[in-house]
Amino acid sequence: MRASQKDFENAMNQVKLLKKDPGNEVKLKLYSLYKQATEGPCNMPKPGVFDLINKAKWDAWNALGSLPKETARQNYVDLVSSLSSSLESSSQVEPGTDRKSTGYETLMVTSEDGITKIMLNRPTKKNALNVEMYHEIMHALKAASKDDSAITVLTGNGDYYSSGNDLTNFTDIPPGGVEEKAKNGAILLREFVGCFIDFPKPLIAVVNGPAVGISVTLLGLFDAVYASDRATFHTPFSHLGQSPEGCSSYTFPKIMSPAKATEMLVFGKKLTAGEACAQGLVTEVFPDSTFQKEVWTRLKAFAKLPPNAMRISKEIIRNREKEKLHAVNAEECSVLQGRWLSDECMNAVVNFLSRKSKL
Ligand SMILES: CCCCCC/C=C/C(=O)SCCNC(=O)CCNC(=O)[C@H](O)C(C)(C)COP(=O)(O)OP(=O)(O)OC[C@H]1O[C@@H](n2cnc3c(N)ncnc32)[C@H](O)[C@@H]1OP(=O)(O)O
Repeated sequence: MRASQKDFENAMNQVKLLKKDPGNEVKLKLYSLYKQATEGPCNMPKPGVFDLINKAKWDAWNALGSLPKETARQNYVDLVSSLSSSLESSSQVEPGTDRKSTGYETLMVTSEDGITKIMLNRPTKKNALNVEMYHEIMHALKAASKDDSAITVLTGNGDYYSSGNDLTNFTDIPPGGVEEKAKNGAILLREFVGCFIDFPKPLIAVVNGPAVGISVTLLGLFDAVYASDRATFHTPFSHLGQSPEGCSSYTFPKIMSPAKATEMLVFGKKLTAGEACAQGLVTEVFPDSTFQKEVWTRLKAFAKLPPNAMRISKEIIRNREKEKLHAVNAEECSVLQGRWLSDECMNAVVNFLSRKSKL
């Protein structure tokens, strides 16, 4: 999985050969990953507000924070690989290889060495989940459940795993008003969480940095969670006037005790990776400097195990809970639908969007 310097150079050459313009957003991503991979974190002075192009470039690079050079190199190679298959003819994918990528807007999805990797790919927005990303994750999970990989991994691009629900999701009000918006949100959320409950293969979270909101609650539905020691776990639902989702109202008290779950889900206590591990939410924590290397070595070994045996063992561990989890999911979504219409929630969203508050 680790990209060598040679892979990186090949990817740089491949970019020059792309026949179609991949668009400004992708070009900014390529630029920022290239700078991070070759020079490390951005320490250039921020360009002035009227220097639009250089400011956009600076913002994209700066958003990668302290992402290690090797990870940036890997992400650059993955991005170019996904562009090559989505923008060039499909005949460029060599027959007989098991690597594939797809033209997602908000994800990078690759399949190699028996592992399908779904990478949240909005690093400049800290991988916040917008509506498109919810749909693309569901699509990628459904595809991964049927492909020939043995295990599936969810991870984030950039310095965050994910900042949770994109708060601008609340701004696009349909003709039916906020009630219709809340109803549609609850339907989408229920379907989204349902895909995690029903996912048939081992599902592993590689938590590369801070995780917020729904990206944390879902972890209770994963089969293993590996975290960098830079990761934090934060579910500030009360601060946002909201309530728990992702089945966390059921999984968290079981995993960590009702009192510890209350500290997180009701009082919004942010856990370090070490604390999350001690409480059973995280399987193992690795130093950030060796995180990617150690985790991917381990995952590659897991992916060599007989896939049917792994699938059946997961089924027997998880199946008797499935019905309960679907019921919890439905209840949580219905409660949240009401919360989204509350003044508490609306004020919290307005405060964030008007830059008055941050977590
Ligand atoms: C179908 C609906 C289902 C809903 C399910 C219910 C889910 C609930 C949740 O997930 S609750 C959690 C929601 N998340 C938040 O409240 C996080 C909000 N973000 C922050 O507080 C901060 O951005 C931060 C602490 C995550 C990071 O701070 P910092 O390092 O200072 O970075 P910036 O704030 O400058 O962020 C960079 C850039 O990203 C945008 N951004 C970050 N998070 C979100 C977000 N959750 N939604 C929308 N946008 C986000 C931020 O605005 C900046 O954008 P800009 O550069 O200004 O364009």
